[in-house]
Amino acid sequence: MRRSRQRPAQTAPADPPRAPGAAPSDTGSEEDLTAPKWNFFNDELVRTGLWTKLTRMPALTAAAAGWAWRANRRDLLIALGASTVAAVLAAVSLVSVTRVLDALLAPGPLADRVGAALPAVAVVAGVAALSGAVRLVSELALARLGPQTERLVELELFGLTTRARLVAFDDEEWADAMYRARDRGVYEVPRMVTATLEGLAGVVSLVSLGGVLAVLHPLLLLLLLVSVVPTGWAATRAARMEYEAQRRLSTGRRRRWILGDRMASRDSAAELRSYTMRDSLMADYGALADRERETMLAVAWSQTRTRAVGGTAAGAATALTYACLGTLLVAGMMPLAAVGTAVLALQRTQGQMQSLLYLLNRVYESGLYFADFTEYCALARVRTPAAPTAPPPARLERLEVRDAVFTYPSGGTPALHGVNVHVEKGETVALVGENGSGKSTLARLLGGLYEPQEGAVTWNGTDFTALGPAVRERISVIIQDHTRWPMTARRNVTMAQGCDPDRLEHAARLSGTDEVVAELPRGWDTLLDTTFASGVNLSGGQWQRVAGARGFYRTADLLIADEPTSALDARAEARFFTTIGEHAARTGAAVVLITHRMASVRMADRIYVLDRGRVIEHGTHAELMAVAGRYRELYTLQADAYSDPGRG
Ligand SMILES: Nc1ncnc2c1ncn2[C@@H]1O[C@H](COP(=O)(O)OP(=O)(O)OP(=O)(O)O)[C@@H](O)[C@H]1O
Repeated sequence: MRRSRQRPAQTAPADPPRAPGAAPSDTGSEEDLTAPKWNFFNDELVRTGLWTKLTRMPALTAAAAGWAWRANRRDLLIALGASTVAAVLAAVSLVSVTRVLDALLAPGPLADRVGAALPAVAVVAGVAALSGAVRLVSELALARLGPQTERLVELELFGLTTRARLVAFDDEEWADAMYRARDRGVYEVPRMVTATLEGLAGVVSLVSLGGVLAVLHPLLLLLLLVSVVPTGWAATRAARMEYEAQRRLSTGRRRRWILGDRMASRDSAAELRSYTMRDSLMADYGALADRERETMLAVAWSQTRTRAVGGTAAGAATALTYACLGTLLVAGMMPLAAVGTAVLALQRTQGQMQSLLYLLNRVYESGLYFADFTEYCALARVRTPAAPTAPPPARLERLEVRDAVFTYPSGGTPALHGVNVHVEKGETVALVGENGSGKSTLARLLGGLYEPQEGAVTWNGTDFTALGPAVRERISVIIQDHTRWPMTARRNVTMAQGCDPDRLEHAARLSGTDEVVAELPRGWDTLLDTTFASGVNLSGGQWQRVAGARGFYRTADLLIADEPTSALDARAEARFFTTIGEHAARTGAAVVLITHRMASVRMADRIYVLDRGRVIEHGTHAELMAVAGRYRELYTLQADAYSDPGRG
């Protein structure tokens, strides 16, 4: 049931009418689309006033300067130096303007006055040219810093992400933080850096202009403040309206983005067409886009009203300023030339103050997403495996899982309860069991990809946690949901290990990839990704052969094959199981095999049968068939399916 609640008029445009016969829209209720987790920062933006923003500036400035320093210290120093020079030049220019006015307004013939003003005019012109050059240098340094910071930040993000433990990817908090950091965080850090440096330049320039005004008359500083307050108020209020709108729209935008992605992606293109989902998706997309358009139009209208009020008040304040200047002039408290300079300085300072307010908002907004990024980095660091405390592992003699308990971060019942298995050098061990019994989870423990919360996994008696990631270099895993890397066929097999032609040929033969590559237009150099001009696509079974070759190519003491033949044809499957033994004999590697094809595990040295995360039986095929247990049941079921019913 939908709860009724009050909503601001501009945020609740009615959903557009549906085309007759169109499927019900799946755009989500207003409540769904304002789910708090996507509004994390926008909420904070709306709550925060100018003072809080100001007090956070030092920390944000230091952080921004830190990133800029790491990205390129020379560009940072140039940007800071150029801003300081520009500020000094602005003050010099104003002082020279006073001199020009002084000379022009002095008594005497016009030609003499112009002649007297010329040196100061030359200074004004020279300073203007120099300021232009300095501004260019500063802009170049800032423009260079942006991409350099972005590169640094992205490398930091992916560096930490790829080092984190695999189990982190099953953790909702981490996945959520990664989405936010990747989606906005990495792009906001460079924005924050440039906005901070521009803001610093603005502050320096403001101080120098303020100095000139104070020298002319201290009252001018007060007048300046009075004249910028209304525009500052309007700018902050308009920005806040924008943030509120972003907050309301953020989830809808994300959903629209996901829908757009599905409509444009190759992966979903076939299903979209076969289930004739086009109209329904277009209707969903249109409804979300309409909601966003209505909201943004309403915001634009409110912002214009606010700016009009601010502009009127600013006009009144400016009139007041000029009235004061006139009074000072009439009362003889300021000479005419100084009044002229003051008008110029006030105009420049007002412009400067307004851009500073804008920059303050920008730095603050980017700073929040920056906090998102740093929060993610902290989470990722916590999830990075500790440095190894034991020497690198020697050749495998015995791999053992002792009393292992493993629960996924999402909680619930453990995927493995008190599991004990072992694999000896050169052995073939099979893991069997029904769907969800824990085979793949156990394979990941054996492969050093997950760590048990209780119990231990040891390599020749040393705990995996003490060995660190080095142990994974001795293990090769053919993963059930293998990755289709958008790379050449060769790199899809050799991965990051360099190409050894003999090993490549051996791995291709064992897995049947040789037959796949023989058909490819550029052989091993063919790109396996059709989204690029020269790329080709493989069938599911062909991809599985490539994944098998990947496992065989790696020089390892242990080969873990998790459902390596699920997509293979009967001939390729038979060949795979024959050759896996050949591979083990040739390399001396132990093999852990997970498969639902019971006939393929008969030759294993030991078979473990899993059920709901526990090992319920283990032994050789003959031993397990001798007892009326789960293994015999599963084996007989499959064998019966192949037997001739006429003979029964
Ligand atoms: N990423 C995950 N997060 C939470 N639970 C998971 C995750 N992966 C698996 N599980 C749960 O852990 C249990 C064991 O899953 P596992 O994939 O190890 O089973 P399996 O025996 O390999 O199954 P299958 O034969 O279907 O491949 C299941 O209950 C499953 O729902």
